[in-house]
Amino acid sequence: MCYMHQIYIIVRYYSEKGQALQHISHCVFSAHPYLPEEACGCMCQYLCHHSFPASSEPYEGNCHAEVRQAAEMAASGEFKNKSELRVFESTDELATDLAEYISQLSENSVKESGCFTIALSGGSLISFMGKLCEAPYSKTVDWTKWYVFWADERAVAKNHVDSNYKLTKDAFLSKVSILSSHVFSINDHVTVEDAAGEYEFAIRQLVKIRTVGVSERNDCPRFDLILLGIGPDGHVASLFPHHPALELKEEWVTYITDSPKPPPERITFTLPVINSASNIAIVATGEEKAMAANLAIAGSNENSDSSSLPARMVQPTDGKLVWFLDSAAASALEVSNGGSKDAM
Ligand SMILES: O=C1O[C@H](COP(=O)(O)O)[C@@H](O)[C@H](O)[C@H]1O
Repeated sequence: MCYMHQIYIIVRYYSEKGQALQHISHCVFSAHPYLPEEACGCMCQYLCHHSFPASSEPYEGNCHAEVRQAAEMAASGEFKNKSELRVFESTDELATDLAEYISQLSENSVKESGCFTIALSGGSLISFMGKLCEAPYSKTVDWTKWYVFWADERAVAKNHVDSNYKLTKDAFLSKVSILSSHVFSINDHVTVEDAAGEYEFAIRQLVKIRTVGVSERNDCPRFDLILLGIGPDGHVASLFPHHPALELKEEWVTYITDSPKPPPERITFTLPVINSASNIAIVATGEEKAMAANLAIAGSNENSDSSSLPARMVQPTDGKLVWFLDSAAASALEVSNGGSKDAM
């Protein structure tokens, strides 16, 4: 059976949340040409019987052994973290699903709290947000309720080609009607240290007045969504392998002056802030991200040194993590028993 590791993760998520099982087949199996149709059907039936016995027909089919095992692992709570993996044949399909995912979260947050707080990263991820600027989202999303932040920024002028703000403005912000007073970019006129301090102060004010929610577990801001990319070295935001910034517990926003990827000076959310978000999405495309994505996803339960791969340290305390991969970035995924997908 191919892609069992992915199935495990997705089954866990949906069975924990008790969401509609046909959604599994829609979201997951349609994106997995490798998985036989019958397996999808039998897994759904099996889960219906075991996870929702009161509301479903008894299971009667010939459940595929691996599918049954996956469902049992999910039902037994063997997987503790709430995460989901979505794999797409093309970046276009990924972008379509990402737009739908973001618009749904926006709608839910606006209903619940009257606003939607989103922290963006830079890099290739931004190009996949383009579908949000098109119909139907351009009209259906309540842009006036959006509050936009950056999970990381490079310490360069806002009109510099390396600026995450510029990237986002050109590709996204200039095409939708988000209020400029709701866009919290990082000060590019002060030192990187001061800019990080100012940014944390601004977020603290917004938490005080509850524009940004607060985590019930710690006093960290609870963004509705933090969107992250991942580097081939496994970095997320501007948190790089083995960097002391990975250890910070009290700070919300910090700065670095020695980024291995240029430019060297950067500002970044710390892990406590990232992990306190209600929703985190990590988007990875292209073969150069495949090893890092595999180590972060398949190795999330291993005891190896996590600081060697910051993406593995993204573990929401109370929220949900969704990985969006294209097939190239998913090409190195291993099954949970240690074999490769091709060997199954
Ligand atoms: O430097 C950065 O890199 C990562 C990954 O970028 P990508 O172009 O390889 O997708 C990005 O997520 C981060 O925000 C950015 O500052």
